[in-house]
Amino acid sequence: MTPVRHPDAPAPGELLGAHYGECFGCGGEQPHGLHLQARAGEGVSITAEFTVQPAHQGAPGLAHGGVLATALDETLGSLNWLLRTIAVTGRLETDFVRPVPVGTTLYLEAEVTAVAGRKIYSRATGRVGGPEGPVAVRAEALFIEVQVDHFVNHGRPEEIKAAMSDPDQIRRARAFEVNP
Ligand SMILES: CCCCCCCC/C=C\CCCCCCCC(=O)SCCNC(=O)CCNC(=O)[C@H](O)C(C)(C)COP(=O)(O)OP(=O)(O)OC[C@H]1O[C@@H](n2cnc3c(N)ncnc32)[C@H](O)[C@@H]1OP(=O)(O)O
Repeated sequence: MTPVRHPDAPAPGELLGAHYGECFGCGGEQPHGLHLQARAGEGVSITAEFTVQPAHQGAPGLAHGGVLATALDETLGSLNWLLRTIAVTGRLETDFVRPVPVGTTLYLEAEVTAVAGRKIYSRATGRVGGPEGPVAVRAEALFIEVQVDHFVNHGRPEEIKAAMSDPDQIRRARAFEVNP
């Protein structure tokens, strides 16, 4: 089925902020994290930027592939905001097209291509040199819709407890539960 942007989705151009402060992909409280900043796009799409830091190296002076996969995964995960659905990555297939040096800003974009029940199909690209620059990485993904219970049941109790006593975190989790 064609994906549908939720009526209460953030407006195109709006900065989304972190879904969790300790998130390795987007959290502001994670010193070596990616600090990826995502914005709502048109339709069910997202743009995001991430600058490769020395802590993200695999080979000397180059980004680790797993870190680049994380950037794609996080951008794809941000599509949740537009569907107003909580979904986790079930499958992530990544193409590494060109090496990405430390200091490079990766310009990412992602879109939902189809939704079938709890399955959300999506794809993403990461470009270098600018939003229209050459593609360095791309991915196709399958996210699966889950309930908040997924995190409460599986997360380590100390972090879950902290998240549940943080009003800002509760507000964010609730925002996702408002489905059409
Ligand atoms: C107060 C606290 C509040 C906290 C909450 C705060 C708000 C948070 C907001 C937003 C969070 C978003 C976070 C984004 C972070 C970035 C994204 C990540 O990195 S996520 C981490 C990595 N991913 C995982 O850890 C998943 C681990 N896997 C699982 O838990 C399960 O496998 C799960 C839930 C994905 C599926 O398990 P099932 O038992 O629910 O469902 P089944 O029946 O197995 O699958 C459903 C359908 O999907 C297909 N499917 C599942 N996995 C597949 C796969 N790998 N490949 C192909 N198909 C797959 C199945 O074949 C099935 O399809 P058919 O309905 O039969 O057509």
